[in-house]
Amino acid sequence: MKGGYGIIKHYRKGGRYISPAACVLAAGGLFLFCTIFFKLLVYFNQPDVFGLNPLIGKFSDISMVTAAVLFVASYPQYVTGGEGKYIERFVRRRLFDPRYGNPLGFREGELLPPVKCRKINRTTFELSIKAVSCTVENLLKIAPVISSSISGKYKQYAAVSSEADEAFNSVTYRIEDVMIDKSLTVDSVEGLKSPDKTKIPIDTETFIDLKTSGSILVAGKTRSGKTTGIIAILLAVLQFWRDRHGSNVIIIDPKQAELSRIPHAVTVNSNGGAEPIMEKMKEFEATMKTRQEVLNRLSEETGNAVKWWDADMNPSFLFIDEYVALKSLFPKPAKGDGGYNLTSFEGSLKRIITMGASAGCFVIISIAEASVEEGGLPSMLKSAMTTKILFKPTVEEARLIWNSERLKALNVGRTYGAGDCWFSSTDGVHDTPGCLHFPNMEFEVYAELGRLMTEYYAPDE
Ligand SMILES: Nc1ncnc2c1ncn2[C@@H]1O[C@H](COP(=O)(O)OP(=O)(O)OP(=O)(O)O)[C@@H](O)[C@H]1O
Repeated sequence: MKGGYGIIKHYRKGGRYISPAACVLAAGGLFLFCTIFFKLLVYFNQPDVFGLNPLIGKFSDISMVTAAVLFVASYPQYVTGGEGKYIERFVRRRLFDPRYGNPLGFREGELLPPVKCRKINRTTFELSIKAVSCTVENLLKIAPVISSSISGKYKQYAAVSSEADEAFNSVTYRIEDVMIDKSLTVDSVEGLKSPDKTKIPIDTETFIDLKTSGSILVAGKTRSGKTTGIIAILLAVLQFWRDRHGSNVIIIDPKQAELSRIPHAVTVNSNGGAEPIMEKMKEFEATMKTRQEVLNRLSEETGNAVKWWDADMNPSFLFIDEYVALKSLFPKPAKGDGGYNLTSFEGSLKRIITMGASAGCFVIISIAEASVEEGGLPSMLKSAMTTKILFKPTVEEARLIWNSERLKALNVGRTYGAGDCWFSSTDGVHDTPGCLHFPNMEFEVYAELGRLMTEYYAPDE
């Protein structure tokens, strides 16, 4: 309807956007009104002076049935369509109704893009908009507009990330309750225990999914909460206990700091050389190969690809603290060095990171500076690490870790405390970075880590 109220699929400058559901509901109301009108006519024309009562009676019945059909049709949109539909309506009105400024710059008569919103969990929705009559670039820019469009009972929700699909056909926004405190506070190590050995809890809504992700890169300035955050991960992993296939939890602390005092932690030798570390990495790699062989054999026997979590295996972790400092300890390759050199170290690490996840073997690398260039993390390793965490983030550091397109929706103005981070993982839910807080652990963290490490490696009785 040009210039009127009925714009549904096409943009009209002089019109107003009314959702299809509202149109159906309004039509239902109109038919209901007609039904009442016809019924009253019959009522007041009891003697049927004009002989029209049977005809009006028919109209009244048809109108009543139509009203009922329209009400039923609008019901799923308003009621069963649920919260996703509620958010869709706000977003459509903001983007499609000319009175709200036309942020996507539609021209007269242009087809309006489909908008779909689905609930992911208690505090998160995923909203996607097709790049119809607008570009992906423009859609990526309007995350703040989408945040401001959501009001009513979801006014505390905002678009925290936006990402274009591979084919550049649509943009998906992650809509989250940004006011709710999702952080996990635990007063004992058992609070970090996960019922599923493939899921490591981070907050009340988020976990690292080891089925879909691989090794973990942790970056952040000093005192940002890196070590505490990684310990929270290790405390969860240690409580899955050691499997019969040589799973490990190896802590490498090249700086001989607090972590090196944890039982079974590995550090440099008395000459400051990293030989013990190299040895431990080789051991970890050998176990990884043996585990993969077991899985291959099981797969051949069953005729199906057997995954580590189905093969009685628990996750195995190698944690390298202060990666850049460790790298600097290795000498360049030289004749007769027996493989103790930077090239072998990097080669071994690369193999574990790229091939380990399928055997349930994961690496956590911690770096104090996000630099991935000279002296930092080789970019190949950076792209192979599928879970990325930046504590107390700044945009400058984040750009070294993520594609800057992925950072557009993040609230860069916020101040972050220790334990706050930007987090991404290839789990289909956190593919674009979002903000979260690592567990608040109200117990002696290092003491508990030491106790669990001792128990983990205690010989079976
Ligand atoms: N998840 C958290 N919640 C609340 N406070 C935290 C959290 N993580 C760390 N902190 C606080 O921040 C301090 C620094 O944490 P942590 O030692 O883990 O940082 P770091 O980045 O590893 O620093 P460094 O590089 O100096 O070792 C801790 O002593 C603790 O008080």
